[in-house]
Amino acid sequence: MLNIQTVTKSYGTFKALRGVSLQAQGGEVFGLLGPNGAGKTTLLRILATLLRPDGGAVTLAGHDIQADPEAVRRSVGVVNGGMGLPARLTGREVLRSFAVLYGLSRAQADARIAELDDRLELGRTLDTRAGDYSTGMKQKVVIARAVLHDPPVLVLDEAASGLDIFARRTLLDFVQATRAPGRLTVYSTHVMSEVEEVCDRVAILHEGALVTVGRQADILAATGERSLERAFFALVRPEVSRAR
Ligand SMILES: Nc1ncnc2c1ncn2[C@@H]1O[C@H](COP(=O)(O)OP(=O)(O)OP(=O)(O)O)[C@@H](O)[C@H]1O
Repeated sequence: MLNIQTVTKSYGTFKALRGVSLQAQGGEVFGLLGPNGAGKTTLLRILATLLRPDGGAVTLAGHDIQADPEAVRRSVGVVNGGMGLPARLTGREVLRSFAVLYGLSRAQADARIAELDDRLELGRTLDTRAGDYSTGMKQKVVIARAVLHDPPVLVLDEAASGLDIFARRTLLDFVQATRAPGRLTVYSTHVMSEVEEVCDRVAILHEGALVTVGRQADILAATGERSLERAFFALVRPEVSRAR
C-alpha cells in the first residue's frame, strides 16, 4: 500500500531525510514517531506529492508519486496543522464544495456527510460557520474534508495537537474505527502515548534517518524497555538511557 525506498531530501545543505525506506500495508495504522525536526512532515509531504524528493522512490496505493501524482492525490487524504477553513462557510458548505471538486453528486455528498457526522460526531459543527469554531470543531471538519472522497490512505500529521481530551478521543476512536483491509492510516506525531494507543507498527525517525521500524511489542522487547518513550531514548541515546 505504501512503499518508500531510500528517500532523501535536503533544504540547502541541511539533510532533512537521509535515505529513508519503509513499507506499510493495508489494514494497518502505521505510526511515524520522532521528535521535532526529525523529518516526519518532510516525509509525509513527499508521499502526498506536496514536495519532491531529491532521491529515492515512493509508491502509494500502487501509484508512483513522480510518474502519476494525480492518482496518488486521489488515493490519499491529508490532515496537517496548516489547513485553514473559509471563515464564512459552515462545515456543511465546506464539505459540499469539496464534494463538487471530488466529482460527487449532491446526493452522494449528503450521504457521505451524514456518515461522517456519525463517525466524527460533527453535530452542530455542520451548521456553524468555520469562523466561530473551536480548535476541536475545526479539526473535525478538516478530517471530514480529508476523507470525503473515501481515499484508501489517510495521512494524519500531528492531527491531535491542540485538541482537548474530548476532541482527541473522537480522533483516536475514528482512527481505530478506520482500520480495515485495504486501508492504511499513517499517524505521525511526537506524542508517544498516541502511537501506543492506536498504531500497529511504528517507525521511529530521528535526524532524518530511520532508527527502527516494527511492531510496538517487538521494539519494546528488543530494547528491554517498557514504553516507547524509553525505547526511543535507548535507541537514539544509549549512553543517556544506561545512566538512568
Ligand atoms: N522549507 C524548509 N527550509 C529549510 N529547512 C526546513 C524546511 N522545512 C523543514 N526544514 C527543516 O527540516 C527538518 C525536518 O523538518 P520536519 O518539519 O520534516 O520535521 P518534523 O519531524 O515534522 O518536526 P515537527 O514535529 O517539528 O514538525 C527541521 O530541522 C526543519 O527545520
